[in-house]
Amino acid sequence: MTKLSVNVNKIATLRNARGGNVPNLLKVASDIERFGAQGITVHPRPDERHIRYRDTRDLKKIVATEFNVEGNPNPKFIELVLGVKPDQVTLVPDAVDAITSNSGWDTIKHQEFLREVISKFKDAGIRTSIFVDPDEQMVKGAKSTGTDRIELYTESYATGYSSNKEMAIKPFIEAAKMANSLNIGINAGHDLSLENIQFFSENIPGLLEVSIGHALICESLYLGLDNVVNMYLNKLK
Ligand SMILES: CC(=O)[C@@H](O)[C@H](O)COP(=O)(O)O
Ligand SMILES: NCC(=O)COP(=O)(O)O
Repeated sequence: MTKLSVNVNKIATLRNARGGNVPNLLKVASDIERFGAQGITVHPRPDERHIRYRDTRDLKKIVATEFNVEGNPNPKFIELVLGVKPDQVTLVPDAVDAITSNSGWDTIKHQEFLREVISKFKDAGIRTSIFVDPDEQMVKGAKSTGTDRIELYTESYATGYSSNKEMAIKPFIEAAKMANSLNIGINAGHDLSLENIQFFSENIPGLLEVSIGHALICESLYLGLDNVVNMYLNKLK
């Protein structure tokens, strides 16, 4: 079974638009768990435009399922994660001014750095995952960093799905086979949606977890959060 971790960045975006506490991020996260999601993901960015560092600390106190914190491991992020001790940290090489995550790690070029940071998190008992493009060489490089898992960056799959889904998923199947052969766990995320999730989960061998935020919150505007969480759970069975 593939676990659904809901990314609540967009709930914080909405809350921050008015400066108050509506919607209440902690309540929404608890409700998402009550609706059946098996995890909560946040991606605090240095400008705190959605998830604030404080939110990450507060969520840790109430998240009863798996808590996954994503981000670029700069000194402030490392300090946050070591203090919060989530179940999983996902390292993403996003630039400070990036609108959203836009590439995976070059696990060969940044191997020494990743190895060092990953060992810090693993020593603290935190499972590690690193964001990678669907490229077998990058998966091999990930193995040498000592990471427990990779998160496959699914933007190219999501973009290519409507024109040729078989072609769009091909590199992901190859990358997943490589990860399985090296005994690295597989997560995936970015732009996954109700439309494209089932084909992805049915075709990726050993897919442990997907983190989904943007599309899931947009779909909930029409269909309701409880309903949408359960629609994803049904597609991930
Ligand atoms: C790591 C990743 O794929 C991102 O999708 C992310 O966590 C979402 O970040 P934003 O909500 O800031 O776009
Ligand atoms: N790791 C991906 C994630 O958390 C959510 O990405 P998106 O669904 O908001 O694109």
